[in-house]
Amino acid sequence: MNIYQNILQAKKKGKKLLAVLIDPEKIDLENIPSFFEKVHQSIATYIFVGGSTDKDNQIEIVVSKIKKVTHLPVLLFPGDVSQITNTADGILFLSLLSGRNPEYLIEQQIKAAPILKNTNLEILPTGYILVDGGKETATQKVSNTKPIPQENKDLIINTSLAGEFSGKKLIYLEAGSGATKVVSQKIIREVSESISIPIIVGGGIRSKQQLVNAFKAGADLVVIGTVFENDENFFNQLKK
Ligand SMILES: CC(C)=CCC/C(C)=C/CC/C(C)=C/CC/C(C)=C/COP(=O)(O)OP(=O)(O)O
Ligand SMILES: O=P(O)(O)OC[C@@H](O)CO
Ligand SMILES: [Mg+2]
Repeated sequence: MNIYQNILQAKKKGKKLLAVLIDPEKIDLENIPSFFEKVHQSIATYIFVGGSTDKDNQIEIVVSKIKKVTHLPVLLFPGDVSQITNTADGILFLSLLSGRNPEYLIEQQIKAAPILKNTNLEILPTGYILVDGGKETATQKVSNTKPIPQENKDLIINTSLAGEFSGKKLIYLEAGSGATKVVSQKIIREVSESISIPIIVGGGIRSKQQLVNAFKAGADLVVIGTVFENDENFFNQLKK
C-alpha cells in the first residue's frame, strides 16, 4: 500500500495521524539518532522534512541520515524546487492556493516536474492554504503572499473545495510555523464537513490539548515542528 492509500485508510477508520516536521536548517545531524529514539516511542506516523528555505542545501544529507534510523515514511515538504531529493519516500506536491503568486501556484511545480519524473518519489498533490496564525511567518515572506484571515471562513472553505475539484489529494490548512494562533476548531470542522479528501493541519500546535482539539474538529493528520525543536521532552506527552 502506498502512502496516500494509508492516509485514506486511516481516515476511513478514524485513526489519527501525526507528522513530525524536521527543518533541515535547524536539525543537528549528530542529534538525529537520539531524536528518533523519542519519535519512535511516540504516536508519530510520518516524518516531514522541509523548510521555507534551506540555505545550505542540507536536505539530502538530512533525509539520508533520517532514512538510516527510521522505518516511518519520510515525506518532503518543500519550500521550493531545490528541496527535492530521491532519498525520501514521497513529496507533498504543494500549490499555494491561498496566494496569488504564480511562482508558488504553478511555476515551482513546472520546474519540479522534470526532476520528479526521474525519481521514485510518491507524489501527493496538495492544496496548501495559509490561514492567519497571528504573526507574519517565514512562508508568507518567502512566498510574498498574505494568509486568509480566520474570520473569512467561507473563503477558506471555498478555496479548499476548489482544491479538491481541481484534483488535489490533500488539503493542508497552515497557520505557519511558530504561529501564535492555531487554525480554529470551527474552521477545521467546517472544511472537513465540506470536502471529502483528507485534511492536514499545522502551525503553532504546542500542547497535547491543541493536538486533540485539531483531531476532534476533523484534522486527519496534524503536523508539529517547532515545539520539538525547542523541547524534545514534549515527546513524553505523546507516548504510544
Ligand atoms: C512543488 C515544489 C517542488 C515545491 C512547492 C513550492 C511551494 C508551492 C511552496 C509553498 C510556499 C512555501 C515557501 C512553503 C514552505 C513550507 C514549509 C516547509 C514551512 C516550514 O516552516 P519554516 O518556514 O521553515 O519555519 P521556520 O521559520 O520555523 O523555520
Ligand atoms: O512548527 P509548527 O508551529 O509546529 O508548524 C508546523 C508546520 O505546519 C509548519 O509548516
Ligand atoms: Mg525553516
